[in-house]
Amino acid sequence: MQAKLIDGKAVSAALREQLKEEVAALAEDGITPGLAVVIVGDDPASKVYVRNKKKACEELGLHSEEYALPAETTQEELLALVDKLNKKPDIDGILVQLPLPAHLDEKAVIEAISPDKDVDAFSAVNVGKIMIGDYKFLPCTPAGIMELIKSTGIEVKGRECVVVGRSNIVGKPMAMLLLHQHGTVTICHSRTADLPSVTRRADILVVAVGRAKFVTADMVKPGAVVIDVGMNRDENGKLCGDVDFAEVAEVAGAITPVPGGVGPMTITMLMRNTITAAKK
Ligand SMILES: NC(=O)C1=CN([C@@H]2O[C@H](COP(=O)(O)OP(=O)(O)OC[C@H]3O[C@@H](n4cnc5c(N)ncnc54)[C@H](OP(=O)(O)O)[C@@H]3O)[C@@H](O)[C@H]2O)C=CC1
Ligand SMILES: Nc1nc(=O)c2c([nH]1)NC[C@@H]1CN(c3ccc(C(=O)N[C@@H](CCC(=O)O)C(=O)O)cc3)C=[N+]21
Ligand SMILES: [Mg+2]
Repeated sequence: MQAKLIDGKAVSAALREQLKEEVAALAEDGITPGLAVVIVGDDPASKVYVRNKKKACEELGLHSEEYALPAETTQEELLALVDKLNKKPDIDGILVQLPLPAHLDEKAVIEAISPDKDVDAFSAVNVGKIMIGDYKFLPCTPAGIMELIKSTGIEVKGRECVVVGRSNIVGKPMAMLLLHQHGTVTICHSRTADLPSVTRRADILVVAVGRAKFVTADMVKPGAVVIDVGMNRDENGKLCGDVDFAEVAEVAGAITPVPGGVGPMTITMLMRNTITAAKK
C-alpha cells in the first residue's frame, strides 16, 4: 500500500476535544445541548448509527433522546412527534433517520422539522441557505468529508474534484461544499457515460454510490485523494465501502478506510451542529 491512510477516528477525536470545551463553556451558562433521534422501523444498519450517536452524546456531555417507533407508525403520528420535539425546550437538534418506511412521506417529515433544529440540514430552507453560502448548519457527511480533506493538507482550490453519486443527502451537498472551496467539480451518476474516464481526472474523488467495491484501481488517478462514503455489507456480512480498498490503496495518494473513515466524522459533525443549535 502506498496511499496515506486518512484516519477518520483520529480526526474525529481531535475535533471532539474542541467540542468538549464548547460544551463546558455552554454548561457555565446553564445550557446543555440536546439531540433527539427518531427511528421508524427496525433496520439493523440504522441501529448501529443510532447507537454511535448516543455514545458520542454521552462522551461529549450532550442530552440525548431516542424515539424508536414501530414500522407501522402513521404519517400523523410521526408528524405529531416532530411537532412535540420542535416545541420541546431541552431539544436543540432533531434527526429523523432516513430512509423512512415506504408508506411515509419523507419530504413532508423533513419539512416539518423546525429549520433551527434541522441538524442534518436536509430541509429546503437549509439546503437553499447552503447553496447561497449563508448557513448555520452544514450537512453532516459532506461537512465531515471537508474536515478529512483539510486534514490531508491538500488544497481544494483549483483542483479537479469528482463526486460519484447525486443524492440530496451526500452527493449534491458534497459537490456544493467543494465548489465553495474553489474546486472544479464534476458530479457523476448512473447515467454518466464512460465513468472511469471521468473519475480518472479527479485529484479529489468522493464516492457515494452504495455498491461494495464499485471503484477499482483503473478508475483512480495516481496520487489522488479518495474518500469512500459507502456503507455496505460484503458477502460475509462485513462492513465495506464503495471503493475496493486493497487495490485502490496501491494507486491513491490518500484514502479513507471503511469503517473508521467518513462514518465517525458524520457523527462528530452531528454533535457540532447540535452544539451550534444550542447556542441559538
Ligand atoms: N458514512 C456515512 O456517514 C454515510 C454513508 N452513506 C452511505 O453512502 C452510500 C450512498 O448513500 P446515498 O447517497 O444516500 O445513496 P443513494 O442510493 O441515494 O444514491 C446513490 C447514488 O449513486 C449513483 N449510482 C448508482 N449506481 C451507479 C453507477 N453504476 N454509476 C454511477 N453512479 C451510480 C446513483 O445515481 P442515480 O441518481 O442516477 O440513480 C445515485 O445518485 C450508501 O452506501 C450509504 O449507506 C450515506 C450517508 C452517510
Ligand atoms: N437523517 C439521517 N441522517 C444521517 O446522517 C443518516 C441517515 N439519516 N441515515 C443513514 C445514514 C448513514 N449514516 C452513518 C452514520 C454513522 C456511521 C458510522 O458511525 N460508521 C462507523 C461505524 C459503523 C459500524 O461499526 O457498523 C464507521 O464507518 O467507522 C455510518 C453511517 C448516517 N446517515
Ligand atoms: Mg433533518
